[in-house]
Amino acid sequence: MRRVIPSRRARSSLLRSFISSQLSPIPIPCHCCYATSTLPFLNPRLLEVQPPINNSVAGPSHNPPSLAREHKAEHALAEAAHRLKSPHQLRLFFVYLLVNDYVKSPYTTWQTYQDIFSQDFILECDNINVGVNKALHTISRLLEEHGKSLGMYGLPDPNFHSPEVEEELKTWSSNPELLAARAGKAVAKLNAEQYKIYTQIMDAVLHNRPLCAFVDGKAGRGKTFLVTTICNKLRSMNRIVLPTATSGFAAQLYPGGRTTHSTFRVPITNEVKKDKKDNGSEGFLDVFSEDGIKFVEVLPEEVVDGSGNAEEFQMVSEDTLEELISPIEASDPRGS
Ligand SMILES: Nc1ncnc2c1ncn2[C@@H]1O[C@H](COP(=O)(O)OP(=O)(O)OP(=O)(O)O)[C@@H](O)[C@H]1O
Repeated sequence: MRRVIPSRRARSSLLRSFISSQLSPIPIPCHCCYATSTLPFLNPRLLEVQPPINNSVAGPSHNPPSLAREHKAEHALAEAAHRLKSPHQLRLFFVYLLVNDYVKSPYTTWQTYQDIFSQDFILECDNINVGVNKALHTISRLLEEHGKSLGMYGLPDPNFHSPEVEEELKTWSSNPELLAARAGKAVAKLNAEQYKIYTQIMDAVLHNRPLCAFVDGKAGRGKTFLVTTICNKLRSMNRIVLPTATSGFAAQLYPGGRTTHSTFRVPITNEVKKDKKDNGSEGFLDVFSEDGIKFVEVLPEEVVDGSGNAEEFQMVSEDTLEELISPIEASDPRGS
């Protein structure tokens, strides 16, 4: 018999429908009924001891479960992991066991089953840490319906990071020792001027003090060296640094550097103006603006003429800079 091999698109849609059929939760009328709706899936002997829910009890420690009941909870969860159709159902079941004081060591049980409880979120976000934290958040909301909290069961609070933040942390977390060693070596080489700037910036970061610093210097004075040292040091401490530049070429000078507009998703409205430079020759001023933020680049004539993608910067005449910066200063809430 000829076997029909589905097209790539058909295969991925098969996979999608398979995953959604595995994950689709069964309808549950209300939170009071959810526990009983899961029971027919399970071996009834595992859950035959069911004390009434006592919402006035402030946690499991007031009503220590018997050894038999501890084992029942463990066995029931193990069986539920096999039989229940979705992580959503498993989370509901876990909450049911918690509020009925079946689980002797909620934290250990959470650690054992956290990947299974979080599978739908992990698939959705493509990130284990975000997925696990979303599952914890959901469990916390379910516990709240019973007047309980994660803390009452010694469970950790969700530590939410956006997928972008997680991605950034993951990029640099593999070898903090190497980053710290690089930063340490570079710090030992900093000259007095560089070291002063380094300590000011590090001090502000470590004390959570906002700082807007403008580091200037002639070509080759060590600005890139200094910024790279700061990036390495902060990343070795699991801090996030987003080095950006208005051109891709300049962004490449920094580890993990990206363009400003792509990093901050700045919609670009381009107005190209003619500008007289100090030396009297004409350049073209490229202004990207959004919400009072202006990114300024002076492009050489051939770029504007469409003859190339040269990433050259040229000096903006002082008059032009003044004209661009003054509206920004006026709208700066810090008044600086
Ligand atoms: N404190 C330092 N110790 C040793 N080498 C240094 C130090 N500071 C800078 N350098 C080296 O000097 C050279 C120029 O430094 P860097 O590229 O950081 O200057 P820059 O100010 O960023 O230059 P440009 O403005 O042209 O981009 C690089 O090779 C850098 O490694």
